[in-house]
This record gives sequence, structure tokens and C-alpha cells, in this order.
Amino acid sequence: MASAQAWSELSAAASKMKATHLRTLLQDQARNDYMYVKCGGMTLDYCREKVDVDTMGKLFSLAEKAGVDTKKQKMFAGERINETEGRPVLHVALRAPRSAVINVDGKNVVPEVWQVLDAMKEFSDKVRSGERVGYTGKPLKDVVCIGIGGSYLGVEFVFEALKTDPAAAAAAEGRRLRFLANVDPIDVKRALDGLSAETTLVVIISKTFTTAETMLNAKTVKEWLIKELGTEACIPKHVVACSTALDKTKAFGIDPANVFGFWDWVGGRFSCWSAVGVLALSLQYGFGVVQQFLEGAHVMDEHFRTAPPTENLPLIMGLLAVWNCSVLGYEGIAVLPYCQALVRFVPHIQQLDMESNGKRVQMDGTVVPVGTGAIYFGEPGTNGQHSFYQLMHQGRAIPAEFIGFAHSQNPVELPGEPVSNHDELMSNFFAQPDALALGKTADELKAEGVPEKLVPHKTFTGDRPSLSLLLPVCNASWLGQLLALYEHRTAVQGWVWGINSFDQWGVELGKVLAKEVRSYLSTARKGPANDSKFISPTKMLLKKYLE
Ligand SMILES: O=P(O)(O)OC[C@H]1O[C@H](O)[C@H](O)[C@@H](O)[C@@H]1O
Repeated sequence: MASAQAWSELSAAASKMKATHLRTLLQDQARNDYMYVKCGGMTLDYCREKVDVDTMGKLFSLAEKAGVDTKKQKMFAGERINETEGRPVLHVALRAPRSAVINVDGKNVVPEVWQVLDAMKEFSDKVRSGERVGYTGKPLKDVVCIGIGGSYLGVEFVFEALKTDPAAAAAAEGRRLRFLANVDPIDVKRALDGLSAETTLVVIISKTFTTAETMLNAKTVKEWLIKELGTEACIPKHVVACSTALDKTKAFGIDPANVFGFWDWVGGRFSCWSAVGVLALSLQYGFGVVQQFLEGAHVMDEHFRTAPPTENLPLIMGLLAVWNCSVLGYEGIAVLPYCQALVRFVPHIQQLDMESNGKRVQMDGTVVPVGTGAIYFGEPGTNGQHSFYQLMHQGRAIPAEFIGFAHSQNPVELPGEPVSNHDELMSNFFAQPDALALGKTADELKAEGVPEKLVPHKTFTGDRPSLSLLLPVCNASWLGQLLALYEHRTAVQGWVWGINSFDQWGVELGKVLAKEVRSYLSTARKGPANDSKFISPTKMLLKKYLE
């Protein structure tokens, strides 16, 4: 955590920035050029953030004082930086090349990573080619993934993002991939709808293999398979698992040969590069496509590890998030991908950032002196424009992160239209940040002849910060880079705040209380039950539910 002095220096800079409209800041071309940063084919333009070059200098020095670089080197070196759980944080090892050396307690973990990757390639190739079949001899063309949180969101994001990528779509022809996350039995119905057990492979994804939702869903689907196929003997052919808890997968009845492992140094929300994501995505799109995703992430890892601060995209984006949240006092961040393929990107980023940085104490247990974490939300553009953008333009100011691609996965050009469909989409990507930043003044409206009484309603105050990320195309490799960028951006914020971005104790209390309700309901469904553990409003509502 940076010192109190470093934070107070920033609040002085904040006063200056608050008093300077983005219209003024954007007139400084040297400033704008400084904030136009390239990383390979990816471009970050952050000139519409409420910062000047001097502020950025202060933010880089804040990072230095907070020891961000040292913490980053420790992460890459496999040190136990997740102090509250005593674990290294090594998702970067999951996408390291075969030749890399990353030691944990003196042992290189990269060969183990590749051993599992090779096993997943072999397994998915066999399923896809029809060499490995179901219990009745039919090819396994459908896959149902059962998992929640980090064992679901990233995988679904990538699955959706590649669905319309021409190469991935061709590789997925004739195959279906479904997800079952919520413990709501309605989700079981939705996931299994129209599937035949004979052709369905079930992948149970759970790091701990104890998560209540996943375990109940896994049992429910196991029952479905047994009922449909008429025998428990079908399970080894139809159920596989991705987990670190090999004893528990065995107890569930899964053949150890059908379990794809990973390690305690892979955090749930950083795990889609492990068996958690690689197996299901390889089954759907083939291992080759998934390998491009991993390689893309590695490119971003290397950029993050080696690029100087002023060119380091994850560092800059992490610092801007800290600046907006802790110094300027904005509470939310809108993530706005102008790409329908990223339809499940924001839900994943919500978990990635809000579970990582929704913390109130520093590593040493003392309360962080500034606000931490932001409320993430967003929708693909242009859908969001017809929904919550009104509030962003004329209601609350919410820093926004616009994400766009130079080329579409599905180019369409209609004769007689002034621009291609993708250019139409991207016209909005370029227009919205300027509308937020510049706004529209009363004088401009009056000059346009807007009636006096409508002028206040039509005025846009502007001065609303955003950044824009432009990537070449939404394919496996660029998706890998994009997600790794957001992962490192998340870590940077946590390191500046001095919190532990890699634990998640905040999810525990609700789980414990749910256990008490579960045991009460189990008794109450059969007869009288003791509700003295609950507060009276909860008792009342439980009574109503059971009526
Ligand atoms: O993979 P599992 O052990 O089933 O855990 C699934 C999820 O459980 C909890 O909700 C954690 O907060 C998540 O970080 C985790 O990803």
C-alpha cells in the first residue's frame, strides 16, 4: 500500500483535474499523443480520462511506492503472494510456452502444465474424431459443463466469443456446448433441453469439488444419465471432471483417468486457462484454437512483465481504475464492448474484478484508507446505448471502457448503404466517448434554435471519463490478450491498494447461513422444526414459503 503522503499528493492533483473540463484537457495535443499507447496490434487511447501527463507521473510514482513492480516480479517468480491462503498466483504459468521455467518451491511447474494440456488435446481429439464414444457406441457430440463462478464464467465468455469466429465455428460444426451453473432446477432443464444422453459428455468443473451448487447439479445430471441410459455403468463413458481434488472426484465415481487436474496456485477467476476452460473449449473448437488463446495471453504476460510504465497497458489501466475509484470517487465502471461476440465478457469481468478487489483490509489486516473496487456493469454496444447510456450522459458520471475491433467476425456490406454494417456499429464506438467527454452546451443548443425551455433538458454537461481499446479482430489469439490484460489490470489495482486480490473470504458467510436454512428446510418439510436460529423477519418469510 502506498503511503498516506502519496495519496494526499494525488488528492491535490484531483482538485486540479476536477476543476478542468475534458474539453480543455483534450485541446492539449501533446497530452493526447502521450495517452495513445500501442501494444502490438492493440491500441489504448486514454486521453478522455480525467488526467494530465503530470497526474500520470504521480500515478506511476504511486505504483512504485506501493511496490507494484516487485509484487509483479514475485507473482511471475511463483512466490506465495496470496498470503491469506499461503499460495502462489500462477495463472501465467498456464499459458507459458513448453520451454519456460517457473519454479514453485524449487520445482518447475511448466512440464506438469503441459502434461495436462497434452492429455486434454489427446482426449478432445478422440472425442471429436469419434474414436471415443458414449456407452451405446454413439459419438459424443454434445457437452454439458457443470460449474459455477470461476469454474464457469470465463469458459462461457470464450465459448460465446468464438462461436462466430469463422475458424472456430468451422471447427465446431455439428457440436454443441452447454453450461449448467445455477443450482436452480430451471437451469438443469435449460441445459439439458433437447439433448440425448447417448451423445452427451458431462464435464464437471470444480476446483474444490465441494461447491454446493455444482455438486447438486452434478448429482442431478448423473441421475439423468443413469435414467436415460439405464445403468450406472454408463458414467465412466459420459462423465469427466476438471478439478484439483482428485480424492473427491474418485469418490463421486469418476475414473481417475478421466480427471484433468490443476493446482492450488490457480485462482478460480483466473482459471479458464487451466483444465477449467481448456477441456470444454477444446472439445468444442479443437485444441489448436484454444492453443492460440493461450499464446495470445502469453504475449500480454510478456508485455506486462517487460514494458516500461508509460507503455504498459495493464499498469496504465489498473492505475486509471484506482484513480477513478479511490481519488476521483467514481463508484462504478462500465465495460462496453462494441462486439456482440463479447456478450458474456462483462459477467466474467464482474467476477474477476469485484471478487478480486472487493476488499476492505490490506494484507496486514488494517483497513484500506481509500475506497477500493468498483461496481462493474455493461452490455455490448449498441444495445447499451438504448438502455443505460441515458444515465451515463445526463445522470451519474460513470467511467467507461470502450472495446472495439477493426474487423468484424462477420462482415456484411449491403448495396446502397453508406457504410458496411461493422462501420455502422463502430461509428457508435467512436461517437460515444466524445459525446461523454465533450457534451453539448446551452450556447450550442441555442445557436441551433432549440426552444429556451428545452435547452436544460437537451444540455449534456460532458466531462465524463472513458478510455478506448481497439483490437484487430475478435479471434482466439486477441481474446487471450484481452482477457490477460484485464487480469493484470485487476492485480495492479490490488497491489496499489495493498489488498489481497487473490482470496475471496467475502463469499463464505452467505454459504454458512444457507447451510442453516437448508438443514431447517430439510426438517420442516417433514414436520415441526426449530427456527430459533433465525431472526424474526427471516422466520416470518420462511413460514410463508413453507405454507
Ligand atoms: O471451482 P469451485 O471450487 O467449484 O469454485 C467455484 C467458485 O466458488 C466460489 O463462489 C468462489 O468464490 C469462486 O471464486 C469459485 O470460482
